[in-house]
Amino acid sequence: MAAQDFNFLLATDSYKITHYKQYPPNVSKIYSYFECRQKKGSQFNEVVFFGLQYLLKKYLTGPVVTEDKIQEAKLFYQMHFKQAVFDEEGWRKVLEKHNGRLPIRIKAVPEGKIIPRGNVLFTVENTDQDFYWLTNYIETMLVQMWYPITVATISREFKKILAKHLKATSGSLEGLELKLHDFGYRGVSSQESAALGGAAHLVNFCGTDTIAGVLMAQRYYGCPMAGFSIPAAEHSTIISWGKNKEKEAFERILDQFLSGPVSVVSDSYDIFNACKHIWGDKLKERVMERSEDSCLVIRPDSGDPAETLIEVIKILGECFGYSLNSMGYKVLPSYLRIIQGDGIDLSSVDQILAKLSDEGWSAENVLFGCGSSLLQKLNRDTLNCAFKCSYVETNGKGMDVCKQPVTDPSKGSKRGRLSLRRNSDGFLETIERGAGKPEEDLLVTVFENGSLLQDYSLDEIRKNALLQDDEPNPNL
Ligand SMILES: O=C1OCCC/C1=C\Nc1ccccc1
Repeated sequence: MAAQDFNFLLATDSYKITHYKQYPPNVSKIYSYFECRQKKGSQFNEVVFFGLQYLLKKYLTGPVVTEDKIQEAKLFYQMHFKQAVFDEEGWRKVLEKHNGRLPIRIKAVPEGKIIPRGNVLFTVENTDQDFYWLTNYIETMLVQMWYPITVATISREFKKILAKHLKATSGSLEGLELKLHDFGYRGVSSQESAALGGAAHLVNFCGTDTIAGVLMAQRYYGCPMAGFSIPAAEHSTIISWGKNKEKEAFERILDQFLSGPVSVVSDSYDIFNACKHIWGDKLKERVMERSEDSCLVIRPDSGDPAETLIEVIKILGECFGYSLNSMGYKVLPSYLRIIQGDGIDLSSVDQILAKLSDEGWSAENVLFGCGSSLLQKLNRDTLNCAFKCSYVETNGKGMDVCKQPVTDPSKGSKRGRLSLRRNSDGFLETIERGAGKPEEDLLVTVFENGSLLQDYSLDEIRKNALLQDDEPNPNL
């Protein structure tokens, strides 16, 4: 649950404090929804729904309204607006009538589900007519779900590209879950972003250095160990030996990690020299004595990623040889692999793998690390995440509502009560105007009146998010 000093009454946009005064008289229900609006020409046609469960567990369940928080908020807003706009009575009624629990219902897509852009992902409504103003009050924190949804979606787009090349150059998807390692912990804006983004990546993969994401999966998604890593060098552990002792640094690392894979960043001075004369000559025996499950992973970390990788893999092929796999592509000996963690984004990873296969090399030889492009180089507009009111009840009468800006039709919103169903052609579609059949609705009530009604495990979420032709990894 939220930290002691977290005050739910202060966790919204200032203007929302004034909205209870603006709704029509006798309004009794505000019903709103969240979607990733469809955008013509967008690179992303479908999204991974992920992250809401964390937010519900941490910020919305239980008695989130207390007398102390009301007092604190009353004082704050008096100073913030320099007038009395805060609805003290409204909040006290939540306390008295619902013991501080939110009279709200949230219906959502099960986490991990893959949903085409432009479909409803969750709906929010007040369950007690006195609290119509609460629905859009929580928009602010609910829309922050744009982040885990966008990271999970981008991570899955990486997986599609990696699967394509792995299938084409090796005939199998073996090891796909380990092909993209999260290097992004330092590149995000906060510990919470690292946790949410790190966990979002783990929906699709199980290689990560973002420990916060693994902890999030443990604490909020029932997964004891969602991600794995291996011993690895960084530049400091190489250059601390001095410029003329790179071989000694490398040798020390091999000695310290005799069993299990180990990754050694090798571009501190000259990656090509390191591959040819240190790994491929002075330490060649030490490398060759390692087994497949104790492979050496060489990490370039500079230069044009594709050119550097090609040059490195050619040198390693010359020094250590290679075999041809069933698809006729070259594979380095199983004790040797390469990890490219610099300059990786959705387009460069596709180009790199295309260039490798053009030169006859299998995607089995390389794995990738990704930092900011995975966890930070994105925003709410990447998937056009929006939250809009679509239905209201006033004087006991329901009315479908929507916005349709003449200045931008693409910002038009859905109208009426919404449901999500799979149509007779097998495609997901959103039914508007309350025309959906309850038994067909794929939206699930996940939160009601302060209680969490569904608790998805990461295992379940991973299954929902699998690529079309990917099978669940039994030892995941
Ligand atoms: O080389 C590696 O092999 C696989 C294990 C992780 C790893 C490097 N980690 C890393 C993290 C944050 C920034 C840069 C690298």
